[in-house]
Amino acid sequence: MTSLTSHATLPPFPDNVPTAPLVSVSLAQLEAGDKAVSDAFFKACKELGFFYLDMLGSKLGETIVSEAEQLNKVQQKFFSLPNEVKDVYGRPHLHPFYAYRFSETAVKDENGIPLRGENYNLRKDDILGQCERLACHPMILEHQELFEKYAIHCRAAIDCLLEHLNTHLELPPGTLAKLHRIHERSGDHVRFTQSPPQPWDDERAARAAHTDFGSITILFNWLGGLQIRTADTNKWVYVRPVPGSCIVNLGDAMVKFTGGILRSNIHRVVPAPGEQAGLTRNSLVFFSRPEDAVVLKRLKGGIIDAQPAPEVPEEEMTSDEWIMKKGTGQLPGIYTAKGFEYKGDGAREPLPVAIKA
Ligand SMILES: O=C(O)CCC(=O)C(=O)O
Ligand SMILES: [Fe+2]
Repeated sequence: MTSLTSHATLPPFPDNVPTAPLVSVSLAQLEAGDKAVSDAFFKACKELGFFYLDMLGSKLGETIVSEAEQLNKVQQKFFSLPNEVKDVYGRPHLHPFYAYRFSETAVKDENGIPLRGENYNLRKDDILGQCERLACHPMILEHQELFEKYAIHCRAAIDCLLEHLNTHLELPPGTLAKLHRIHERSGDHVRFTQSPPQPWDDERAARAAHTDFGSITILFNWLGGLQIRTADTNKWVYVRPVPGSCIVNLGDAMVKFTGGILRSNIHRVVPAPGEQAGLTRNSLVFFSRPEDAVVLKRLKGGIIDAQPAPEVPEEEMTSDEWIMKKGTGQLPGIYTAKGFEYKGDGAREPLPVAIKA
């Protein structure tokens, strides 16, 4: 079933680099309500905030894997378009956040033009026809059905995870689901990303460190390069791509909702290690966020009530305000288990974060 994926067509991830101890959680077993798997899932959400979601053996999971492979081809085709064509759909003139964006790297093509690190955010409400659609490249419209299915399927997997979290947090049934209704406006989006091969750069690596600011992220990547900083050692370690699994991580909203029970772990993308280093790297991300109107604050009920009160009360914002501020660099800093921190990775100045690598 792993032939569902194209990982084997690429050079292997090396065996001699330190990797993150992510547990693997079976979506099929979560769907079936397996208690031991659900417990392992909750433990991973509290301790690391990152895990592999094994999609194999789940009809929904395998469908998502196959759609992710198809979308990976679409993104490669999109990024191969001339820069001036992509720029039409760019930030900030199209939209401050849901648009194409690039940064120039130090690497140049044969004509001396700097190669771009690029991403393209496509919001769920555009994909599902729930708002006036932002202009997008015709190639995106050609694959409308694929995008629609992908958004609906990722959301179905996320809803399953939210339901398990709701149970473990002992919240009234449907509490988290009601904050994440697919047909309400929210900042959920599909992100295409591409980066050219480039040499290691300490400053770039430090700048890339971030936490995701939404609820739950579903990530597919094909080459290494993603790293997380583990809490016990404070060291950066790679996350090995696993064919047939996606990488799932929790975002800041889940930390806020649970008064710090759940973890939104800091991570970054650096050049792929070993033999993979010479290749262009793509990843495909589905970000889920609370509905736009939801105020990001601690929920009442269940085991959350036993959490200590925060030392410094946090400013309350709606999900939409939080996303737009974080996404456009107006809230520099990272969100950790201790709350919002202005120093990341030893940097003395506030990190000019916010737009993720
Ligand atoms: O490209 C990756 O592997 C991770 C991307 C990521 O962390 C993000 O876009 O927030
Ligand atoms: Fe991220």
